Amino acid sequence: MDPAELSRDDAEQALIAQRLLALHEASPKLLALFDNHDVLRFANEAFCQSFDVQPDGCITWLDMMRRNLASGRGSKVNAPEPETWLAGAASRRGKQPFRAFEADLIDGRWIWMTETVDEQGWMLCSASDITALKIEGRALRQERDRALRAAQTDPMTGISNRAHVLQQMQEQLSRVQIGAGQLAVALLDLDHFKRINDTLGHGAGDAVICDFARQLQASSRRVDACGRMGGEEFVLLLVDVSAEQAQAVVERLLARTRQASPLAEQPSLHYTASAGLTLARPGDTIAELCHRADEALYQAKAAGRDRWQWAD
Ligand SMILES: Nc1nc2c(ncn2[C@@H]2O[C@H](COP(=O)(O)OP(=O)(O)OP(=O)(O)O)[C@@H](O)[C@H]2O)c(=O)[nH]1
Repeated sequence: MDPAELSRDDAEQALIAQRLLALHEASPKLLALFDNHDVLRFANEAFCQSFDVQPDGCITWLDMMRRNLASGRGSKVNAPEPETWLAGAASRRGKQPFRAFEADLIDGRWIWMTETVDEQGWMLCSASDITALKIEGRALRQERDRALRAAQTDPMTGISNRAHVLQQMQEQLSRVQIGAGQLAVALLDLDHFKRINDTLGHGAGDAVICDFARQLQASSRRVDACGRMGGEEFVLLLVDVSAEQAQAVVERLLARTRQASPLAEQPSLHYTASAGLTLARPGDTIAELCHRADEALYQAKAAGRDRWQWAD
């Protein structure tokens, strides 16, 4: 291609980008772009107004939602426990290339939100005001969305349940099979948890489980996934990481857990967790992957707990 043509092409691209940006900025639609770390990188005026936010290059979606909760702006949270609601919303967010749903805002508006995620994990959010559109059927649609969410969510902690996290494991495993990605799996189990139940009661045990779910959620990026497998066993899926990176994430998680003080009325109570780690191999099934992680977890427990262990 001759250089003159190339620069014409570049100028055309720049013009389109500029126009697109200006039109997005002026649009009454709520438009926002989040990067692969879920940091808000662009938001138009309509989005900034609705969610009381500015893309300052460091605010994440979770920060934005927490700020909204505190100031009574943004999305309506129809749950008694906002942190559990947030954990649930975070565990469903950005897990598919595209999704769309109806949502209500605190100011009374209804929006139709679409989320489009690219291969690198960047997400375009685009929402239209549908307050004036057909109201009939809205309750039914909400009911259907609630049922869908409930089918994917662990009710106590708000994070993904076993079925949802296994579904995500299968999706990531399919990427590994075709050489399109890497996957590290950490199976985690709270240590001597029975003692907490036995000495402080089931309610305290539940609070510890919820605390660990928060620590786990805080350790996973939007492209990752985490969930409660059952009881006091959890799983963390780390996408496109090296063994060293996966190990570092789990190490930090175990360190944070060690320092946590989950019971306000019992600040001296601390707890620990153990982890079994493995990397997915092409040809792995979910059962094989979980079995390896489980064996490694068993070794971590046998070696004294409060530690991680790689599968052989
Ligand atoms: N409070 C509470 N306890 C639970 C829940 N699910 C399972 N448990 C309890 O978790 C305990 C798990 O005990 P064990 O499997 O013996 O394990 P552990 O005491 O953590 O010991 P190690 O795993 O060997 O470190 C059992 O007493 C279960 O009843 C729950 O949702 N809430």
